[in-house]
Amino acid sequence: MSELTKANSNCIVVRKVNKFFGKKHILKDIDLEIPYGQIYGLLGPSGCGKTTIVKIIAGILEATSGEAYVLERVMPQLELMNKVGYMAQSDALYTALTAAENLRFFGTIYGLGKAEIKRRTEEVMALVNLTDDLNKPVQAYSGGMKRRLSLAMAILHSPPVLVLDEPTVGIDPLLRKNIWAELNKMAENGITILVTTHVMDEADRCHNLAMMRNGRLIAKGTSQELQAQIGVNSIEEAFIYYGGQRDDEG
Ligand SMILES: Nc1ncnc2c1ncn2[C@@H]1O[C@H](COP(=O)(O)OP(=O)(O)OP(=O)(O)O)[C@@H](O)[C@H]1O
Repeated sequence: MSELTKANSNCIVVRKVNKFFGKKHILKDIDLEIPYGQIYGLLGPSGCGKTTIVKIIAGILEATSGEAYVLERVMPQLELMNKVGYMAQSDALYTALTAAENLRFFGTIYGLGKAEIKRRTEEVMALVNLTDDLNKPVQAYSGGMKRRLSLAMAILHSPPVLVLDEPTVGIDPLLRKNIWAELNKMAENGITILVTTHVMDEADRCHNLAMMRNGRLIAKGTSQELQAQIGVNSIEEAFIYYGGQRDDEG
């Protein structure tokens, strides 16, 4: 069985992860299990630690204690860098280069051949609706266009795992819909997708969600389950409830 279709196992596992920045305790005993082929959403108020945990999962940051496993290997793992497509919250692009040059550069780093880079460049730029801007320098892109190019770069090498930190900020609703249709297609093909979002209709599109607050995971389940647990009728109300002021933690 391929690593993309392993039954009854998890693609991403986080065990008792804690993270300190100096004396600040940012992540507190995070446990997470994400099965293969799921779109898993991470929600929570600004500053609760979403970016920090996804960076640890993507192998960009190290946990202070605890472990993160991706594809059954402990992170960070140099060999897995090719297998995890990571889209950061701030765009990591060479602005003096064109989009095509950025994609060629990253494609080469990912080990793709010339023909493959060309084929995938056409596919991913069509997906994010940037085909006509392929040869424009990135410094002439708008914020939303840069976001879309960042997403194109994260999926260029068809990684089995995608970690997307607020991927659709600054992207208009129609394109957002197309991107989500593509993420769904990827998940159906066994790709595992972890996404942070503040957009409630996106949260509703995830197979499973985890709610974070103050560095802790305080609730997990489907959108319906999270709503039912507290007797509300929308994920927005659940977000406000779980992200709210209940002072029951340290
Ligand atoms: N390198 C760092 N050094 C010190 N503190 C940091 C560092 N990175 C993040 N933090 C702090 O950790 C906390 C969590 O930040 P993080 O970016 O993970 O939150 P977030 O939930 O992703 O927020 P947002 O939704 O606004 O992106 C914040 O208080 C932030 O200031």
